[in-house]
Amino acid sequence: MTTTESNQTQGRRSGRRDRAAAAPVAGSAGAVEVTNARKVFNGFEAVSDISFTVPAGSFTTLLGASGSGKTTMLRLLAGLERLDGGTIRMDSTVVASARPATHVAPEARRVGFVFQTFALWPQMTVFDQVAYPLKVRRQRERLRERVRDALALVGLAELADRYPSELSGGQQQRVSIARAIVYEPKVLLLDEPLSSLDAELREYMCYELQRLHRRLGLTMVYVTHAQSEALTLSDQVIVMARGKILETGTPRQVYERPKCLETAGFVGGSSVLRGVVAERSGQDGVRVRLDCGGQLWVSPRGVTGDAAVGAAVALAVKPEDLAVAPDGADRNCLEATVEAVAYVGSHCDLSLELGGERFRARTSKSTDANVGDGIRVRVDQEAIRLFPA
Ligand SMILES: Nc1ncnc2c1ncn2[C@@H]1O[C@H](COP(=O)(O)OP(=O)(O)OP(=O)(O)O)[C@@H](O)[C@H]1O
Repeated sequence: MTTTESNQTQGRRSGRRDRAAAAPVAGSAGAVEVTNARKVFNGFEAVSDISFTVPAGSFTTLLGASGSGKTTMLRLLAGLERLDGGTIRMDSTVVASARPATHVAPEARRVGFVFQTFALWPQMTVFDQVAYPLKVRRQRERLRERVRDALALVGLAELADRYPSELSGGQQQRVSIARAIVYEPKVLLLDEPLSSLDAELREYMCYELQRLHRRLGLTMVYVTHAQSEALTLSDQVIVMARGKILETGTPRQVYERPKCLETAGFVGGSSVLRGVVAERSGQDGVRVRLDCGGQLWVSPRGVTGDAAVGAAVALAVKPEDLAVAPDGADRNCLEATVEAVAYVGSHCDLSLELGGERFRARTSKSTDANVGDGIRVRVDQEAIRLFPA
């Protein structure tokens, strides 16, 4: 049974009566397999020999800084760009390949694409926008019903006669999602779909997308540079930089147990403290003498690489893994100077300095630290990640 069928069955079992559950828009979910994909623009490698798989029905996010190649990879999946190397398979069928040259046209790939800018036509009603892909594909039977179902799924059934200028940003984005799912794609591709919405609406739409994914059971590939969206939404996060994949894992893996320093910095917002391994103990882990002064113990499960005594290493420390040290605490404590304090309501963000190194700490909102104060912070030994320098 496919995920969608399973969702339908669950919908019937739970007695859901809404129309969308009775007649889901999406078809079955498709698995995607990318092997050694490469894309070159004027001699510049935007996507550089990358391979990954997206399990059918999963929510996978390509996460990376601007220019890391996320959009190019998504456009390759959609068929909007041609591969210069490698192969893309959807449900085991080759849809793109550099050699032998194969390029299945976008409209023949059963993929839906949601753009960052919504890309709605100002002179068309909501109904006509959503009907358009069906008309292009000459799928005219049950057209009204299918459009209504797609609009119901995104909560816009009542607004079918409106024009884009009569909709809020969030509603416009939902029209573009309805337009992308109406022709029953197997894979839905979303390119930074929330980035032009304000912060509050973005958070709300994040939950809407989660709900939609659960309901449709569709394979979704999502591009963003916002780690919070990637962590909230995904089954699988693919972290990209410079056209390559740094690592792939669940949100918890890439956030709590990153495999490299770059992921730790990008996904976890970690600060980096450099030093030298001073001692190794089977139970206690590794003691690192920091270049900036002080020392920290790292638990064995936080250690990547050999970490032999004398080796130069880099420690990644997430802001929330530092706390103001309780009285009497000694182990894993650092004496630092407060350089900046940002009160953000739920907590305080401190910027700290020690021996020329800067690092960040997220502390309780009741912290009364002031700029220039000396402060003792304790670093959670279990949370520190150690990498070869
Ligand atoms: N059509 C093009 N012609 C030339 N260079 C391009 C083209 N499209 C993308 N690039 C370059 O390829 C690199 C990757 O771009 P891409 O848009 O895939 O990155 P991204 O990670 O999606 O970035 P952003 O988050 O800013 O959208 C960038 O250096 C970009 O300038």
